Amino acid sequence: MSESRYPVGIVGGGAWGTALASVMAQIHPEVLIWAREIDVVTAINETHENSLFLRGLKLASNIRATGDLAAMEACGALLIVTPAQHVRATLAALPRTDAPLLLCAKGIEAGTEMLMSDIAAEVRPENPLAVLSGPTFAHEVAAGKPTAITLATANQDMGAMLMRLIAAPHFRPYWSEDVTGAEIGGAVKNVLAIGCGVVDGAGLGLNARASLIARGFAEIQRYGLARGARPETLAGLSGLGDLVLTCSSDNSRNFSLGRGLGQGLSADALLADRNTVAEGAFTAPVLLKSAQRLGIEMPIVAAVCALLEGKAIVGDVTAALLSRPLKAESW
Ligand SMILES: NC(=O)c1ccc[n+]([C@@H]2O[C@H](COP(=O)([O-])OP(=O)(O)OC[C@H]3O[C@@H](n4cnc5c(N)ncnc54)[C@H](O)[C@@H]3O)[C@@H](O)[C@H]2O)c1
Ligand SMILES: O=P(O)(O)OC[C@H](O)CO
Repeated sequence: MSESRYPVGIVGGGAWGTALASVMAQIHPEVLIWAREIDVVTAINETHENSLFLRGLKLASNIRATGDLAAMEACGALLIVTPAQHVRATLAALPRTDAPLLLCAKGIEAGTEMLMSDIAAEVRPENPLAVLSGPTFAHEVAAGKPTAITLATANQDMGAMLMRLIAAPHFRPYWSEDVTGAEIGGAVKNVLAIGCGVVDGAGLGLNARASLIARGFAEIQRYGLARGARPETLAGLSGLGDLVLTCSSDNSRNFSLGRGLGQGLSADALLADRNTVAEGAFTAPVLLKSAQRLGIEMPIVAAVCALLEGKAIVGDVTAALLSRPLKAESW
């Protein structure tokens, strides 16, 4: 990694990019963040806040914001924190750099079924790649609450170097060489979190939620193994850990979208009403298509898709899930 003015740069000024900037500002002299919205750039530089995406947080004055992607050339490593469906275009627009790219979006690209690391390998073959994923609500990380996260990269030396670069007193990365596993856990749990929100919104009870988490985890395992993930990664922070977090709290945008669906509202209405991203809504259809192509059964994911598309109501999908053929409990 070359000597740079900013050891770490953040590409994406949403809630997660801002929270990560906040952690990095505790351990590095200066942090540069690129935001798409000029109002966000101005607010970070002038009033040290990002009230559009992370309200109530005073940001450190050593965080500088820019609206110019070319400025990210001055960063030694780049955390890529745009929503998954915009990662390709953002990576393509980055200036030429040899900086390692830490991919932080959780999703699968519509149309291509590609994971973020597949996209980055295609668009930025010259850059070392890593994935950062785990149970990390942005507002908690920004507030300094203890957090552990998976940093996945195939090369162990690169993993050790990147862990040293981002580890902070309350922010503890664990290295994994299983990039695919780390990405699949993070992408699929968003869809299952919508399902858990539906259970909550429709008042189906805590037994149903626990069953959805456990059988949803079986779907993560089936799909992950088919794509080459390791079972232990899927059972780790970036898989089971994040599944439990997002399936348990209305703080999750995916869970709260599901809760609205469970209350009988339409996905279109719910999504039109927010400026924040619920990645599961974009991942669900491409995930189902990918699973069908691979011959993997994902009935809970299929149920979430049907609800998102308005093709079924909660009572129908619940009855369909409960009346599937009886079978042994396994993956
Ligand atoms: N918020 C969290 O707690 C959290 C934690 C871990 C991972 N993530 C992941 O981080 C990613 C970013 O989520 P977030 O919570 O920071 O977003 P957010 O919902 O807070 O904000 C939306 C973001 O989308 C960006 N955006 C909208 N249109 C865009 C475009 N055309 N090109 C590039 N960017 C565009 C906006 O500028 C903004 O940064 C997601 O994949 C999410 O799953 C979020
Ligand atoms: O608010 P959500 O549902 O996007 O979840 C945020 C993070 O992914 C939690 O780890």
